[in-house]
Amino acid sequence: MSDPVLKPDLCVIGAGAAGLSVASVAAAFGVPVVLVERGRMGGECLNVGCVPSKALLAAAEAAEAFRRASPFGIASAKPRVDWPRVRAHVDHVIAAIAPNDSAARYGAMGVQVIRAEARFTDARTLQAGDATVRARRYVIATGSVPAVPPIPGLAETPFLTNDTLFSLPARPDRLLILGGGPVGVEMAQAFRRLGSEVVLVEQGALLGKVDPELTAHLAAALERDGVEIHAETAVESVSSGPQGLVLRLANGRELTGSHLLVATGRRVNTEGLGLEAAGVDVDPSGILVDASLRTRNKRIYGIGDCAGGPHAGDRLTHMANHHAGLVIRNALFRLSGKVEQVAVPRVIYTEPELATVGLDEVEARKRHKTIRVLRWPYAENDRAQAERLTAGEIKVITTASGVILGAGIVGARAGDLVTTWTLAVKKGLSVADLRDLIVPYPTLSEVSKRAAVSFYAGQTRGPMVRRVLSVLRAFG
Ligand SMILES: Cc1cc2nc3c(=O)[nH]c(=O)nc-3n(C[C@H](O)[C@H](O)[C@H](O)COP(=O)(O)OP(=O)(O)OC[C@H]3O[C@@H](n4cnc5c(N)ncnc54)[C@H](O)[C@@H]3O)c2cc1C
Ligand SMILES: NC(=O)c1ccc[n+]([C@@H]2O[C@H](COP(=O)([O-])OP(=O)(O)OC[C@H]3O[C@@H](n4cnc5c(N)ncnc54)[C@H](O)[C@@H]3O)[C@@H](O)[C@H]2O)c1
Repeated sequence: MSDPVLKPDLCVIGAGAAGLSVASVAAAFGVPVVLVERGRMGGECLNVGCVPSKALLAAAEAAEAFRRASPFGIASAKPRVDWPRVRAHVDHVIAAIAPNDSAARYGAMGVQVIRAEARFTDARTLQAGDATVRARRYVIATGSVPAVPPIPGLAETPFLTNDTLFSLPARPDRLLILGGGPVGVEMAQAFRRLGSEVVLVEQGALLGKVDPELTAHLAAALERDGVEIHAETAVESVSSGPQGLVLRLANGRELTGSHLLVATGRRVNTEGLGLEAAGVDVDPSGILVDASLRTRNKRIYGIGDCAGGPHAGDRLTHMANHHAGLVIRNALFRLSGKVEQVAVPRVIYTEPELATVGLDEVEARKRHKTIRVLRWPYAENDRAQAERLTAGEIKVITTASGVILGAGIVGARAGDLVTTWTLAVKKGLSVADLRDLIVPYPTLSEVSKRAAVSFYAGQTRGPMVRRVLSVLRAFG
């Protein structure tokens, strides 16, 4: 007897950050949900993305602490890196988090989890292994895969991507990295600090989407670590020979290495999904969605990394979660909502961290006639001095009247500090709101407050203020 057709309210395809968030919230509201996953539960972030990369960076920071101990009065030492144990640490962190994303946990929540490849057969029907699903609404959350550039010789050369990097049996002696985006930059620092030689090649500017004033701090830190950076450099061909892997650059130089990591961006993961049968449009940017994440087929949403077009926003785990929240509002409660475009924090988890939110200086100048740029250096912060974390600065962009438009922070724990500014941008707060905030001493958060207060610099000497003070003084 063939299996009956499943008729849930919601069918979610993909159990990564995006799909899991939708499924868990829908199940919490008692909505019947089917979740289809063909690979590992947890998707990219848990298995080959955020979690292993941050665990590796943490190991790298631990190694670096040995080298940086001497200013604290503790003898510095060359750390002995035991690669199998570093790998075990990364695997341990993944294993510690994995139960949260497991099929067993989702089953217990009431989600019907199907471990199979999903494919639409028409606009209302999906096949997943033996199961046929006719759901009221579908959510496609199939993520992305590494995009490999068409460089001559690359396809014939063994190379790594984030899918294979975290299971390397041995530490690379000399790692060539193609791509200076978040993956390339974070992994350059991690592997360098863990003892590999690292050479990074980027065709444009390092972290090209970020304010170059801020990335300059990070580039300098990477170079201090010993990462060899070739920005604005095109690679003409790749080959492997007796001396290892060779990148031939357009400027005539050759770079050699033992391993090559390709970190040149992502390609949407929609092959074999039957999108044409489903009436869903896709282009190279991803599944085309409107501002509420609906596809051309109004019963089907596209969320997370697989969503494309002008409305989807960045490929980040917190954006995947944000998308999931919008779909819940829209599909379950019939409430409208749009993808957030401005109050979106972005963080590079290197040392120093680099975090941005809202408009940068260039974008703000395009949209506003007059802006103010406020800055505060980490070196002027007592906690930063105590911890010897004095490298970095905060740069805040406001309107002429002090409304906060955006902020960029390069320095220790920037990824945590940026939340205050995200709230400010989201709620349209002004520097006066931060000026009046009590911030604990001594914390790095004071960097944020000092930047906000610097808006008023000069006013203490203003003739108007002085006049008001002298009038008030007359009253005793
Ligand atoms: C090295 C690295 C580090 C990163 N670090 C960060 C970070 O620090 N912070 C951050 O915010 N973001 C980070 N990201 C980005 C983040 O990992 C992604 O934005 C996020 O994981 C996307 O989640 P998703 O659910 O959209 O997709 P995915 O996690 O890719 O999930 C998609 C799932 O769909 C499944 N699937 C695909 N097709 C089918 C099908 N036909 N049938 C059934 N199942 C299917 C896949 O197997 C997969 O499990 C990083 C990315 C990388 C590569
Ligand atoms: N901390 C974080 O939030 C974090 C960390 C890692 C990854 N991610 C996300 O994962 C996704 C993938 O990151 P990514 O760094 O691979 O992609 P990306 O698209 O952000 O950056 C890729 C970089 O590779 C360069 N490039 C492309 N082709 C090249 C070539 N032929 N030669 C040299 N350089 C080339 C591009 O100019 C670009 O700078 C992104 O969406 C990113 O936001 C986020």
